[in-house]
Amino acid sequence: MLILGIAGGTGCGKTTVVNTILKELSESDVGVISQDSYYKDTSHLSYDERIKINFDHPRSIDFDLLKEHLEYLKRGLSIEQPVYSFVKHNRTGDTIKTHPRKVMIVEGILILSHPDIRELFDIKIFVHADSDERLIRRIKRDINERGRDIDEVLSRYQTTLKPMHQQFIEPMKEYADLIIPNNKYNTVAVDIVKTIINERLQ
Ligand SMILES: Nc1ncnc2c1ncn2[C@@H]1O[C@H](COP(=O)(O)OP(=O)(O)O)[C@@H](O)[C@H]1O
Ligand SMILES: O=c1ccn([C@@H]2O[C@H](COP(=O)(O)O)[C@@H](O)[C@H]2O)c(=O)[nH]1
Repeated sequence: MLILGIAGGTGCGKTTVVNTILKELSESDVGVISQDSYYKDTSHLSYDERIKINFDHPRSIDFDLLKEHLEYLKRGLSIEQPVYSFVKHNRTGDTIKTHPRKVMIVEGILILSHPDIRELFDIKIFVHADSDERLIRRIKRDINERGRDIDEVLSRYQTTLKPMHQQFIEPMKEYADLIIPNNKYNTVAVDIVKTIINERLQ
């Protein structure tokens, strides 16, 4: 099994890059694990308590479960990937059965920040977009898709997103084998990643 880790700040385009990679590949060959599925279960908290959580700090992620799941997949075993709701800020209680594939892609803002998880990746990729570009994308996406308003997005950006990005995400570039500049759609870089995957699939 080839495991690719794709990190980068919020709005840099990780999901878009992964979806573009997947387009011409067979679902039976390539699978995706999203770090978002591994936000800690916070069912014991009220909604008002949950919105105060710093979702950009590594402690918000259940890295133990993510590590266990990646190790299971490597051993050829299927996992139950939790489903996360950004609207409720919590796991939904549902899971998706994820089978091991020849290639597994793991994507998320903080996946390179955890040494044990980093160790499990054969190829580490960091997607870069400038912070103003990421903020613009985040505002549009969170309002259109995640039920937020402009004040909430901007206040979260100033209080947590920006400082956490500087502390835990940007420094992870150091560990990347490949950095994809993504201020504009980068078809060349995506094709290179596809070529690496296709070589493994032959
Ligand atoms: N290169 C790009 N140029 C312009 N918009 C982009 C680009 N990549 C992604 N987007 C848009 O930005 C938003 C955030 O992208 P997404 O892939 O969800 O980022 P991430 O998963 O890193 O948070 C989405 O609405 C997406 O369509
Ligand atoms: O309940 C939640 C959990 C996370 N977030 C925000 O999501 C982004 C990470 O997702 P990307 O798709 O990589 O942008 C992170 O910056 C958290 O702030 C949230 O809003 N609510």
